[in-house]
Amino acid sequence: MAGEPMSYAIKECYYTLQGEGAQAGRAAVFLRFAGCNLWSGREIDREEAICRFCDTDFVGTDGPGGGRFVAEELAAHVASFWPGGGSPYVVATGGEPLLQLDSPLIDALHDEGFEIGVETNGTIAAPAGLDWICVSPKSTAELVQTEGDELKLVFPQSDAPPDQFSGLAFDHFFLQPMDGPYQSIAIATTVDYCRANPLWRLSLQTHKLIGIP
Ligand SMILES: C[S@@+](CC[C@H](N)C(=O)[O-])C[C@H]1O[C@@H](n2cnc3c(N)ncnc32)[C@H](O)[C@@H]1O
Ligand SMILES: Nc1nc2[nH]cc(C(=O)O)c2c(=O)[nH]1
Ligand code: SF4
Ligand SMILES: [Mg+2]
Repeated sequence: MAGEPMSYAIKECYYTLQGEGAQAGRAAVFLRFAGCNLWSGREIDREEAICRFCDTDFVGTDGPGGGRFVAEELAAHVASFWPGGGSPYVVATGGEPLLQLDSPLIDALHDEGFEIGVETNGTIAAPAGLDWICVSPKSTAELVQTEGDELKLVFPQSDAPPDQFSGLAFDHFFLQPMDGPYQSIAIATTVDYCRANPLWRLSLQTHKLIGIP
């Protein structure tokens, strides 16, 4: 019996500007995968989760542009958001995209002409063929993906001091102030840290500042 082709659970898919890190300002299709290995996504589980500060709803497939797709279908869906021109760019995020993003989908997105960026928590090894890897380590979760293009640490996290990551093989090191009830303290702490440790640059979530998704 032939197996069913892999189907991908997508929370939402939309066209915006990358708001964070070294690619901030670049037009991109955001492909948000459903599900994460560090939190169920239910508020009732947040305080017991490994990752407790998540700013994202990644549960289900009911968002704008969401649904279940096979690889070629999903690549065509992503391509339908691109206006033409420039360098087509898709950012795979979530939830944790590396629970689902695999080589058939990478190949299908490349065949549609896209460069592929990924936003990952670093607990799962990245498949070959990704064009931009952003790793964002999470508190006590074991870091498996120890190389990539940018390391973007949400700051401060008591169990994840920046020093722990500064020797890893990344081209860019960012601290991103933790959004939430203590955001102003987090911003001040991040500015102080970057001033004292110039390896690290400030990453603001610019999409939130200007009210785009
Ligand atoms: C929602 S996560 C999805 C991708 C992946 N699971 C990860 O954690 O990297 C996307 C980015 O938002 C960051 N992020 C999540 N919650 C945040 C918060 N409260 N403040 C600042 N950045 C946050 C993550 O660290 C990650 O860099
Ligand atoms: N505009 C925009 N930029 C982003 N960069 C990383 C995001 C994410 O949630 O992964 C994100 C997001 O949610 N929106
Ligand atoms: S690992 Fe990423 S998606 Fe999962 S809960 Fe943390 S920030 Fe959210
Ligand atoms: Mg986001």
